[in-house]
Amino acid sequence: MQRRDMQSESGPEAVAVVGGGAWGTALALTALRAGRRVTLWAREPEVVEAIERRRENPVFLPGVALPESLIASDDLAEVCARAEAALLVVPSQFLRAVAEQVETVLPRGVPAIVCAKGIERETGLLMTQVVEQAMPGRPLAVLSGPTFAAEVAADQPTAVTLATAEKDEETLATQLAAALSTPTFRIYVSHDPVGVEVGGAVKNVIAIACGTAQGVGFGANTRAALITRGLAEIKRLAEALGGARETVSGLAGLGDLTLTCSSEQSRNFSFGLGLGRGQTAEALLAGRPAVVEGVVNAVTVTDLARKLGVELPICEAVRAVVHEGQPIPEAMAALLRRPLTREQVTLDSPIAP
Ligand SMILES: NC(=O)C1=CN([C@@H]2O[C@H](COP(=O)(O)OP(=O)(O)OC[C@H]3O[C@@H](n4cnc5c(N)ncnc54)[C@H](O)[C@@H]3O)[C@@H](O)[C@H]2O)C=CC1
Ligand SMILES: O=C(CO)COP(=O)(O)O
Repeated sequence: MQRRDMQSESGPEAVAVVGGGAWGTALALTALRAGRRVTLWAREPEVVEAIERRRENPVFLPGVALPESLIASDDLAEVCARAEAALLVVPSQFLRAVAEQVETVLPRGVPAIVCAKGIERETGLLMTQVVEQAMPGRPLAVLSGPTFAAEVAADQPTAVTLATAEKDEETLATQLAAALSTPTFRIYVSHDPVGVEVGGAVKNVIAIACGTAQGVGFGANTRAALITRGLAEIKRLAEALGGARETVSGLAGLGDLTLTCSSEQSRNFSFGLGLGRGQTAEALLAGRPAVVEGVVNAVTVTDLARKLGVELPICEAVRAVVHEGQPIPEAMAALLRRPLTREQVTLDSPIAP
């Protein structure tokens, strides 16, 4: 593909961020830094009030100063009325309901950018497929990659992937990338939303496995094995769904997997860590406002893989431990007992500079 001058494309000036959790708040801050006018919808009136009065989101992103220019509201119609792009940043299992509401108030033709990571439980659909149904005919993109909200909010150098659903949406992808990029938030464009989304959904489950392994006392060897074999699981599922394995080697696959599997900043990794140290899933989840996507997605990704005849042994082990009460040592022993096999590592096609 020929390189294009992304800065020359004119994109949306006004951006609605739908979802006032940690990631929505950090993305709103990023869009402001990129020079956009930003409105943020938060479900919780106390979040809206804290942003408006104290310039902070103490519930989901404490300690980050938010500028006066960020307008927050719990009125979705008000937030979306003048938007020229909408970022959808609610947890995966709530995305459909929220997207259906957004569809009623977002002006026609305005693109939606999916920023949630997961697969819908009832339907087995990827997030962009859910939004295609909830917001039919909308221009659509997905943004994903290795991005801890707190580090993005702190303006630390970060790179992500933005993929458009249609191959002919080159202009949309480049416009959105240009509109949301900053000197520290670097957006690469892709045309494989399936590969991008499968990476984001499955990596959270593998991160639970890595945290659990560390929690029971295993070290770097075990983590490296889980990351590498976890990547193989992402590639198999992505390919079965029509995605490209090359995408899985990128920021939204390998990049996000590496990040989430090696840091206690990750909610999924730290949930696994707690499990490995003997706490129950219920106790770890009780009373926390933040989402741990890998918990529900251990079920969604394995349900989908079973339907497609794709083997995801690490994700199955996480599902068995978290949802079916299998003791961790048994789940680990079952993984290690699997028949020895050839390591199938095919080379990706050459990557453009
Ligand atoms: N936090 C992070 O560093 C990153 C998160 N993401 C993804 O972004 C998505 C949103 O996550 P966060 O912003 O981190 O959330 P969070 O864990 O900070 O906050 C929970 C969010 O869930 C919303 N929520 C709770 N119940 C709801 C309901 N019934 N209907 C609609 N929304 C409801 C809350 O309003 C809040 O926005 C997730 O899919 C996550 O995987 C992606 C990249 C980075
Ligand atoms: O998606 C994320 C980083 O890219 C956030 O991961 P956690 O939800 O595990 O904190």
